[in-house]
Amino acid sequence: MSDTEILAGVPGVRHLGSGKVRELFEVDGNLLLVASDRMSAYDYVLETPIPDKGKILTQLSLWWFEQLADVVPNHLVTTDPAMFPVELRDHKDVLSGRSMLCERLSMIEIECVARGYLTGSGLAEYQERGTACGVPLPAGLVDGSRLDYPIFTPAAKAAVGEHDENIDFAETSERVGADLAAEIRDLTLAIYDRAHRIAAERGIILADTKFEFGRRADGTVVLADEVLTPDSSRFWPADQWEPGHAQPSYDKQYVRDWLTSPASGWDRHSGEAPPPLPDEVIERTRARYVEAYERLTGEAFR
Ligand SMILES: Nc1ncnc(-c2cnn(Cc3cccc(F)c3)c2)c1Cl
Repeated sequence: MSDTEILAGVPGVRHLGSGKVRELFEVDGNLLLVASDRMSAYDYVLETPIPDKGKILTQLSLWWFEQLADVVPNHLVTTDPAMFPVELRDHKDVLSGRSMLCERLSMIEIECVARGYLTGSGLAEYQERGTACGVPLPAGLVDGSRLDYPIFTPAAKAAVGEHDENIDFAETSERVGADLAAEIRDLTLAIYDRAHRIAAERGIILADTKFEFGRRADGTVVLADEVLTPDSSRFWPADQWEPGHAQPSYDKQYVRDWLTSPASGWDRHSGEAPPPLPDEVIERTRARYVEAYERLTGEAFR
């Protein structure tokens, strides 16, 4: 039985939605975000789970919420199952460590992306037009180039499995209003600056990241969703940073290398789903998530 089936069968718990690797439930007016051990690569959700991935990434979000508490309020209510509504407490195995009870916000339907380095969809637009989300950039930049200053590159949310559509600041203002657009831009860049600095001190480059914000009834803008995890951000090992080609992903590189090697027998352009991962790739990938957690937080994962 999957987490969703277990939890959706609990009285008072309503399944609201699924992300690629996460589930969202409503519980007594709050929200429960449950991070699964699923991993996505090349736009596929792999059939082989990575043990503890959901717990590691949830614990990392919690740590970042603490580091950022003086920069922006967040939506966290609690992660302690003992504080969860009584009907959830005996699902500790499903919930322990990889669920957050959050206040229900009115979400701002903009993916707030900050980029300190040029890669991915930002690089693609740059190579075509010399801009990123309409922001003109200097000539001569390559894959992995560090930008003179971080930029806000908002996107309109896409349906699950689709790619978000990059929009410029004018379109963002059209959608949410000029004042709120300026507020989420400034918050996005302030959070990125702080997080980039913290990660760099620990030998990790935070190349880019995606935030989601919501608003309370009183209008306060609150940092929501997961934050600064390898699923919402690009983390690169600083000692391997070399502009001019795709940088190794801190967490996904073993999976990408195996899937694109002859050993997997898979052709990523075939339209077929990837094969299951061998145990050694699973374990090494789990170890990378643990290592990222321990390097960033300075705490042992347990
Ligand atoms: N605090 C909040 N208040 C209202 N809505 C949300 C909210 C809605 N959607 N998402 C993204 C998502 C979609 C699928 C599964 C997930 F776990 C998360 C987050 C939040 Cl975090």
